[in-house]
Amino acid sequence: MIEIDALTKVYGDTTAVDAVSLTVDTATITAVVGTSGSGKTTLLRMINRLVEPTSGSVRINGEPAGEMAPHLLRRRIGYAIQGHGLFPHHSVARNIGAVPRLLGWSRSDIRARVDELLTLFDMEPASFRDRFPHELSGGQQQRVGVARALASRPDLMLMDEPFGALDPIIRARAQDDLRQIQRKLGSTIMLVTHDMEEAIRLGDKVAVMDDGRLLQYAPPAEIVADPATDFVADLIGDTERPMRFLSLVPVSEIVEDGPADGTAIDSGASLRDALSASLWTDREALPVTRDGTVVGRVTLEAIRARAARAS
Ligand SMILES: Nc1ncnc2c1ncn2[C@@H]1O[C@H](COP(=O)(O)OP(=O)(O)OP(=O)(O)O)[C@@H](O)[C@H]1O
Repeated sequence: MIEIDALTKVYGDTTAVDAVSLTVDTATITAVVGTSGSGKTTLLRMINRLVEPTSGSVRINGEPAGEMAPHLLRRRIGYAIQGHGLFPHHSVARNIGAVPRLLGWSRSDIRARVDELLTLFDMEPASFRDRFPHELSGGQQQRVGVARALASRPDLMLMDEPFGALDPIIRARAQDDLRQIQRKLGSTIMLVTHDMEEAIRLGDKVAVMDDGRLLQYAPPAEIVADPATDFVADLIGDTERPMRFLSLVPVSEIVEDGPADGTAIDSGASLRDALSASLWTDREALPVTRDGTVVGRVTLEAIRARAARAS
């Protein structure tokens, strides 16, 4: 858990971060989103003390970060940045093993961990372990960057635009991978992005920043349905709001009794998926299944009503 209390950074006459307070719960992802210059990176870097706060405090699992030696703090916290930041003259294995080596892990433990992470990221260890960063695609470099941040099984990860350099398809894939890995490992992640879509996809909670201040800190569905200010609403985008909202609500919320034909949709799928399937197959209602058994139906009318209730 990260507890941030009135954290502030002043540079000359610029207040880069202005009394931000928020708590990132254990085993969740908080996505910090905002326009350029809003203070996201400064906020993140104050947590691992790459930037020293002007005032305010950070506690990591109850311990004041200000009282820990910065180099020890940084070994404990995974850090992944845009453009991956890999050492160009070190192999993939050496890059991923950097922090475990500093922590004094044995060679065999490091090797096992490297192979485990490469496998997790769908990169065959035998083929990738000994390559150098320039022998990888941009997407693979980025994944190695994230693997490196995860290598020592940090309870905490800070990620600054980790997928910023990726094209949209690989980016969506990388986001899904991160989500799965985070769920599996139970990591606590704070991630910075300028992309609201990414924040909504990845965040258990989304923190919206503008001009150094925290405007809203809430689960994505709440941010989309009930933006705290006009600025937050603008970031979401008017035309996108209904679809974003529907992508956050599961079909299970509006299952009803009644007939429906054709291919079924799972109750855990989103209303956006249900809407898309209805439009694509020209059906007013779709059967809904849970664990393979039909439990009811979802109708276009109910999807419309649910969207209207949120608007
Ligand atoms: N070392 C520094 N010295 C002076 N001003 C700084 C310094 N670092 C950041 N700032 C200023 O603090 C403000 C916040 O910067 P920060 O990099 O945290 O924003 P950001 O939201 O991460 O932006 P971006 O998305 O463009 O990376 C900006 O006005 C920036 O110019």
